[in-house]
Amino acid sequence: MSGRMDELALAAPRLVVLDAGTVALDGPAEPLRRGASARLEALGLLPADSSAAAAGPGPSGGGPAGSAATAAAARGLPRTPAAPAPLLEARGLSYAFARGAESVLRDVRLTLYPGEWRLLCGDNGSGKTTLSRLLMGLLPPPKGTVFWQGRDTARRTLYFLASEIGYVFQQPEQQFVASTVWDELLYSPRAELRLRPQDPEPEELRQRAERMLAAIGLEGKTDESPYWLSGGEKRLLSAASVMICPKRLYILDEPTAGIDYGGVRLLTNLCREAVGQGAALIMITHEPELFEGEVVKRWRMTEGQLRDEELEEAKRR
Ligand SMILES: Nc1ncnc2c1ncn2[C@@H]1O[C@H](COP(=O)(O)OP(=O)(O)OP(=O)(O)O)[C@@H](O)[C@H]1O
Repeated sequence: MSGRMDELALAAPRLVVLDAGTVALDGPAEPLRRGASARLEALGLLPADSSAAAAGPGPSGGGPAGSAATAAAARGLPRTPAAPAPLLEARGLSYAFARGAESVLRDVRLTLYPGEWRLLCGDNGSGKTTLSRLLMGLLPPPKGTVFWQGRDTARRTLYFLASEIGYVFQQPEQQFVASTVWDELLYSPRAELRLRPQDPEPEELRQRAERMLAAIGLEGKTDESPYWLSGGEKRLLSAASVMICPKRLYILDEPTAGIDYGGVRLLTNLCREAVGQGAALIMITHEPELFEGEVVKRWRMTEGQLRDEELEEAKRR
């Protein structure tokens, strides 16, 4: 937040957020703040506490590296830069859709760190979407193969993983739930804030939504049905509707399919901003050349096996 005072009109009573990280309460708002601050913080509408800030923008507070650094600072010890802990790992992940069926994925190993942007490339049918769904928990990975912040995701609920990971589907229509562009964009943050239909959204959220609509060039179409949009506009809206909620990881399944060059630039801006704020990003694409100017690394999927192209290149040198 910049040097100004922002008011969060969460119906009544009101929260007044001062920029230097102070929260002032106007009237009998303590119960509201106690009840809603975690959700407001997760949406980036309140300054995060120090441990959460050290770990990046995601919703679940400080990771091991962040809390260790905070603890060291609290004890007056010099800060030593901690090695970043992986956000996501796959260790020997194989997968078949049915018992006895041929494996779609074979011994996939990967590591993803906070703030890392990966392109996942490969031929049609090579297993990219299947892998991304296993990573998100939309398909159940075998025990001991996928780890989120060091913990086996087989022990995590989809509800928890969805609070940490935003997934943009290959077909935008699979994702749309609202009857206008504006409501679509605000659907997830309103749900996370548990706002009732009659509750106005907080001013910060409204402003963020307006900024995102402008960023994807849809500011003039707030009242249109998402289904009336062009194919490229639908993709941009589905990406923005997920990326409006701060997450630790975003997975985008072929978001560039059918988008023109201008649309790709708008999408790239959204992704760059998310990564700049510390989120990791996995983008499935058949057009890696569109991201040549960005700080991205590539994984390549071939018949269910994953290769890290940068790692292989580094070994060759
Ligand atoms: N629900 C399913 N049941 C059985 N097989 C499936 C299912 N979903 C996908 N497959 C098969 O798994 C393989 C990998 O599919 P997947 O969709 O992961 O590939 P992809 O690399 O994402 O392809 P594309 O680039 O065409 O989107 C394909 O052979 C596909 O037919």
